[in-house]
Amino acid sequence: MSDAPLLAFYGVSVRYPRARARALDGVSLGVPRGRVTAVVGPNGSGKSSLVRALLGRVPLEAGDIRLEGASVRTMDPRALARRVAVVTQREELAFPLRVREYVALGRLPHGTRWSVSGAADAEAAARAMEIAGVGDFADRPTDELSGGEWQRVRVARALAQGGEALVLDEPTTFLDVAHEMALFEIADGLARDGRAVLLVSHQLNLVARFAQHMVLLHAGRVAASGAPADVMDGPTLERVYDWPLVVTRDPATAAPALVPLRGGRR
Ligand SMILES: Nc1ncnc2c1ncn2[C@@H]1O[C@H](COP(=O)(O)OP(=O)(O)OP(=O)(O)O)[C@@H](O)[C@H]1O
Repeated sequence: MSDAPLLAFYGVSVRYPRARARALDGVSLGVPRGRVTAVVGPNGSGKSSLVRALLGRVPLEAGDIRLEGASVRTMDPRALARRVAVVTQREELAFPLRVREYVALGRLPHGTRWSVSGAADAEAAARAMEIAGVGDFADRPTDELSGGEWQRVRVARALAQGGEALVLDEPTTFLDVAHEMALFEIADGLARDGRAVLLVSHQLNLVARFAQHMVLLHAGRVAASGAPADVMDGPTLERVYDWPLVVTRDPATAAPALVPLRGGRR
């Protein structure tokens, strides 16, 4: 498996209109095939801004984002969507769809027109619903789903979209422990199949178990980057999160595990 990043952020800086500080300040990270790359960090550290920058929803002040060497800024959005599927942190539909209709939207970038009618598209959508475990409510309207069900349906849409890279921005928000584990296992399975997975998450302990590479953001900059064993460093995490904590070993898996202590600020 090649280590050359499929998707790469090079010195990316982002400043929102009217914001005093940059949301991202010279962030570089690679997302190679065959591994889960996780971005972690406190609220407001810039994680979602990386995803917004990838999607072109916020302009880059400096730097570039490249897919196999080609700047995504000059790519046709449909061509990008055929290769990179993204689940953003939030999404509201203007009007409800049936779950199976919404998941089928993931196939739109692959069609020649704004239609998804091919047997291969239907098969990809059905398979994605099965993997994401949303088949039981395939005929329900999206506006009647619980928060966790909607989250899983959005993951199913991204799986239906396929492509070489999957970007998930806090995909386990709203998920119970079983569905959270299932989601991490889906990410792990995709990476084992050779896909490039970029996962934004607050679940440091699960990230430490499932990701091969972690990037810790702090105030728009990379505070630490490397294997989970290196990034899960107590003093570094305590400084970045500004909360007393210890890093121990998970007794079941021996992965590094963060235990927050009582008595922090507030
Ligand atoms: N549209 C915007 N206009 C101005 N500032 C913004 C905007 N969106 C985000 N920011 C600011 O940019 C910084 C980074 O935000 P971002 O959403 O990338 O953080 P995050 O790490 O994803 O946070 P969280 O963990 O809370 O989701 C924050 O200070 C945030 O307040």
